Amino acid sequence: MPDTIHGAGIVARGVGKRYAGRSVDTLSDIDLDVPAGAFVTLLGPSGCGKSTLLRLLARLNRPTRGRIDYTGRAEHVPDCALVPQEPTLLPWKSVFDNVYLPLKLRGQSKGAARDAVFESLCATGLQDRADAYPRELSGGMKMRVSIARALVTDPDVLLMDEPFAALDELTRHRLNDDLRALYERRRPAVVFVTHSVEEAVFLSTTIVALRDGRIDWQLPVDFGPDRTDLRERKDYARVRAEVSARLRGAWTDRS
Ligand SMILES: Nc1ncnc2c1ncn2[C@@H]1O[C@H](COP(=O)(O)OP(=O)(O)OP(=O)(O)O)[C@@H](O)[C@H]1O
Repeated sequence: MPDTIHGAGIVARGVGKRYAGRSVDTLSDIDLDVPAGAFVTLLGPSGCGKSTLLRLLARLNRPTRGRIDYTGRAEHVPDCALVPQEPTLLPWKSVFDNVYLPLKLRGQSKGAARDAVFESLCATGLQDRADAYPRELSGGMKMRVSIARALVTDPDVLLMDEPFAALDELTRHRLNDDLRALYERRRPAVVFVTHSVEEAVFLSTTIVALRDGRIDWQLPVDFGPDRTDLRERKDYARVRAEVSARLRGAWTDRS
């Protein structure tokens, strides 16, 4: 069981987006539910609008039509954190100081933030690298710092834009395992963008496929919380094959 179950999710209704100067909508008629504690992955071809939707969900950009609401306990303002595709660390600051940054921006002193920063570093396997600088870290380690920085505020909603795209397969598997464990422990609502069917099936509770700016199909992924041996399982291979066929438009219920 997770230590914390966050009470917030996201509901998008009738969301559309047209960028200034463009003659077509990048997103149309998006109705999306991200319930509290869900892990939703957005899949789809390049240019179908995944990052645009993620930025709208992160409230970094406004929809042209429709609305996006954060759901949750009335007394609590839900908090979200975005992990971008590039780790975007400050090169002149140590790992500790990079992870401390969101708390610094909220006015917390370093002393008061110390426990939260160390907890986040431990959760991402960085407890021994607190004093290192970004230039001393591998790509996988830098991404861990970026995730630790997003987790340090213990967000209700974690939004991740292809965070592992630039990593080799072994590192990606390791980070997928760690992300699953972190998710089970903290249970934020997660929206994760990827091009990898394998990653989507391994991580998610729901896969949402976009095509030409619309939701094409959604698929619940019912593997439960313990996915340690999932990669060796036949049902994992079966769901991966189904998702690939659906993306190719080659799936029927009798496939
Ligand atoms: N700031 C912007 N201004 C104008 N057009 C934009 C802007 N951002 C994205 N677009 C356009 O919107 C469309 C969708 O882009 P988006 O990055 O959301 O797709 P994506 O599915 O995330 O693609 P990829 O998988 O390649 O990252 C593209 O045609 C892109 O050129």
